[in-house]
Amino acid sequence: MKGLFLTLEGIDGAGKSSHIDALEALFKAQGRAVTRTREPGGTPLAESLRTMILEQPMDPLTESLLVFAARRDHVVRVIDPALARGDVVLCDRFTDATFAYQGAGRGFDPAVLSTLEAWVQAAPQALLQPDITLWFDLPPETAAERLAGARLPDKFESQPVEFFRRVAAGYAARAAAAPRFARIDASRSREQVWQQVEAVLAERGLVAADSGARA
Ligand SMILES: Nc1ncnc2c1ncn2[C@@H]1O[C@H](COP(=O)(O)OP(=O)(O)O)[C@@H](O)[C@H]1O
Ligand SMILES: Cc1cn([C@H]2C[C@H](O)[C@@H](COP(=O)(O)OP(=O)(O)O)O2)c(=O)[nH]c1=O
Repeated sequence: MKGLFLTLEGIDGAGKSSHIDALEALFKAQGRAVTRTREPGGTPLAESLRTMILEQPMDPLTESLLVFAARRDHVVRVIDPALARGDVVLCDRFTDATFAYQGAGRGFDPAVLSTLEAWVQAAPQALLQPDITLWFDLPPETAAERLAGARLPDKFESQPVEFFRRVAAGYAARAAAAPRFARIDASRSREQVWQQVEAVLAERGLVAADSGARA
């Protein structure tokens, strides 16, 4: 069976992580093997880099290089082998986050990011890209309200709302350019958000329409 590469994207607090368990259950109920992972991270080396990226201040080029170094290790050791086995790879963030956070958020040159993307995601036929990207779209003010008190903010989560406006605009621009993006209105209730996720997967023929899993 052909592997399926699914990524979840959105600003911090958009509600991505709240639906990963249900996504895993949904695909498993269809008889699929699931590899669940995240970025930055997903391998011991990449998780070490994640700690540095999320805890230490650094200039945007350093940050971009570390994010892509982590991604390279992750692609080679986890994502490529899982897709070759035919797994569904559920990945909490991937390169769209780099264009949104380092590019749009921090103002780093997207042309350099595209070059790094080409090196890191080089594949025999074409660039490795997600088959579908669930984009949890939520106004930054609402995300900030949801996050207030929910968890200790990391380096990015403690950025002002203007930063997340730029990140959100970065995601919107990426989504407009790539049909693999499926926009989810993340301002709705958890149940309504999950219904949109299920509907989009069914519309794209990635799960049976009557799969029945619930968040
Ligand atoms: N649809 C929703 N409505 C209200 N609150 C939500 C909703 N989805 C998630 N939350 C809450 O918002 C916060 C951020 O959700 P989370 O899934 O951790 O976001 P992300 O992984 O995108 O950063 C959590 O406290 C979570 O319980
Ligand atoms: C993948 C990636 C994440 N990030 C940022 C976005 C998030 O603020 C942070 C970690 O993402 P995330 O795992 O969503 O955080 P949490 O576990 O706290 O929900 O890393 C980048 O800046 N660039 C990237 O390429």
